[in-house]
Order: sequence, then structure tokens, then C-alpha cells
Amino acid sequence: MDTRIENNSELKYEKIAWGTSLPVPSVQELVRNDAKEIPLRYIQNNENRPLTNFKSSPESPKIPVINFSQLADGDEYERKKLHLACKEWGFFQILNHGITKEVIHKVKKAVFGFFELPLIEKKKYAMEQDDLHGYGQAFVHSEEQTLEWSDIMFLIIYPLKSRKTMVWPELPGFKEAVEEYSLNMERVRDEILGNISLLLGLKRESLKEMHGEMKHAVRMNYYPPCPNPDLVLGIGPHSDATSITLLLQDDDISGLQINHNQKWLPVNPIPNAILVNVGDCLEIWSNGMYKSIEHRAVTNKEKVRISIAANMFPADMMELEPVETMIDEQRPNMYKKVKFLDLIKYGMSKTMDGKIFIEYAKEEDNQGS
Ligand SMILES: O=C(O)CCC(=O)C(=O)O
Ligand SMILES: [Fe+2]
Repeated sequence: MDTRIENNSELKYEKIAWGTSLPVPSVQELVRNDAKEIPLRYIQNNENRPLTNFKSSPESPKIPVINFSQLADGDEYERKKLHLACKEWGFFQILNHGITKEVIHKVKKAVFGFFELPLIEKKKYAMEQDDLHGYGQAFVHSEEQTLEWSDIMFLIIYPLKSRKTMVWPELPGFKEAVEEYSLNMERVRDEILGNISLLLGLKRESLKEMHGEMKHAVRMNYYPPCPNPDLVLGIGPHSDATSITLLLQDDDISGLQINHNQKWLPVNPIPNAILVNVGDCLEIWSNGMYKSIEHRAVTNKEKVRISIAANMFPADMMELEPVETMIDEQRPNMYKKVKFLDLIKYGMSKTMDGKIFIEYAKEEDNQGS
């Protein structure tokens, strides 16, 4: 008997009304079938091709590291570091976050376990064309578009009513591992949002409240090895349409690059650190003091890389605009008031490229939409 049909409450979920994405082949499957040639659809234009032989040197600037436990203890110096990290980098790593190695290990194992399934099994959890929950790829709108060298699994974790349980893999321990990890992410998120609220001259709870009923989604990225990593991108340049994103990456395989001072800078992983980045919503709320920074992921010839991004979004109907404490004569309001749903729909209808979501909040004539 199919319990999902028996139990009606399990079938209830909210479709993600953000947009659609065309189904594409699994890149992992291409590699499994030993593709020696990269299909044309994945080959980037010359100007977008990564320089994968670029190695950071000891002199390369390093993204800031925040000591989470000190921040949580109210340490003013650490909060100031957080301010500088958000302002000058849009990215920072956090250590001493209190998430155990076991929790991190379990969630990585669960994600690997899912992607290692045979394709036919994974397809049970495939994204439907008009809905973004599940296994597939996002932002694909045409047959001509250059595709990314990755497969993804996108799940809404909270609120529970937005969960589409039918696309949650029925693998032993998967749900428990993802939930346990996600609860930890919420604790870390709340502390960071609380501190950023204070930095913006607001009450500790303000930013959280400005999300309305916050959505917490997880995007699991799987980047198979690529026979010619110089020609493809695992994920193209983009900023996240989130308030903040908390990213867990492989301990010893780098791939993420951020656009720092107009240069692509690799982010070398620190084992068990959580990487946090400012998303477009926080850029708007802070009136551009904190900017969402473009980033991308490159691939390599030898190893699979995974990353797990906890994406925090405001509720669809929330109106976003800079907070009053961030507007004055020196810093006039730089963004239009936009409904989150309109901003994300606009971005999702485009090919993911650069800061498409923010474009919408800066456009002159978006008010009527
Ligand atoms: O894999 C990575 O390091 C980056 C992933 C990412 O940018 C995303 O999921 O938005
Ligand atoms: Fe991202």
C-alpha cells in the first residue's frame, strides 16, 4: 500500500512558484558512461572558461574567518570582524560553530549516498517541470543554453508545510541526517542574523522578522570529475537570491571561486568550517553596505566534489527594501521596494548569470509588476 496516498497530510506541500526549469541529462551519468568528449552543450564561451590551473599562493588574500562561539558570547571584536567580512568580502568562514563532526559526516554521507544511487532510482525524485523541488538542475530555459557540469537536489526543509516529502529520498538515515544538520544550520543562522541586525542598527530579532515565515532550503550540488575542466563550469557566476547562505564543502577538494576585487579567487576549504555568504536580500536590506558577491564553481579531472548549501529565503509575499537605519544623505536609498516573489521569479526566468536578482531591485520600471 502506498502510505503517501493513505496519509493525505503527507501529500500536502506548496509548489515553489518561483519558476520552471527544463529537464536535462544527468552529468554524473555522462561520466559514468565514460564520456571522453564533452558534449557541446556544456562548453563555455571563451570569456567564461575557468582558469583551473590557477592556484592560490600564500600571498593570495584569504577570506575572513569568524570565531562563532566568541560571536555568540557577544564579543564586540568578533562582531566588528563580521561587519568587515560582510562589507569587504560578502563571504566568511565560521569555525567553533558547535556542529559536531558526526553531524557533518552524516549529512555528507547522506548526500553522497543519494547521488550514488542508480539513475533510475534518483529519477523517482526528479523535479517536475513546473516545480523546483527535487533532483535535476535549475535555471534551464532553452535547448541552446550552456549547461553546468553538475547535478543538483533541491529540498525545502522548513517550514514543514512547504516540504515536498515525495522527493525526499527514502534512504536509511537520509531524512534524519538532513534534519539534524539543518537544525544546526538554523541555530547558526539565527546567531548570524542577530548579529547582523545589531550591526545595521536594528534590534537583534529584526532581520529574522523581516523574512516573515522564512524558507530554509537545501541545494545539494554534485560535481562529477570532468575530462577537460578548462572548458566547463560546475556552477556559473551568480549571486544567491537568499538573505544568507551557509555552505558546507568538501574538506580537501576546492572548486568554489569568488569574485573579489574583479578577480576570481579560489576559496580553499577549511575542514569542518561553514562558509557563509551575503545574499541579495541582505544586500537590499543593508542598502548595499553588504553586497552579495558573485561566485562560481570549477571542476577537476580526478575527483567528485559535493557541496551542501543551506539557503535562507524570506516568505514569497515579503516586501524587501533598505532598512531606514541604513539610509541617510551620504547613503541614499539605492533599491526599489520589491516583493520577494517578483524578484525571484524575474531571476528564475533568466539564465543564471551574475547578479540577475539584484538587477530587478535596481531596475527603474519594475514597480508595476
Ligand atoms: O559548490 C559550491 O561551492 C557553490 C555552490 C553554490 O554557489 C550554490 O549552491 O549556490
Ligand atoms: Fe551560490
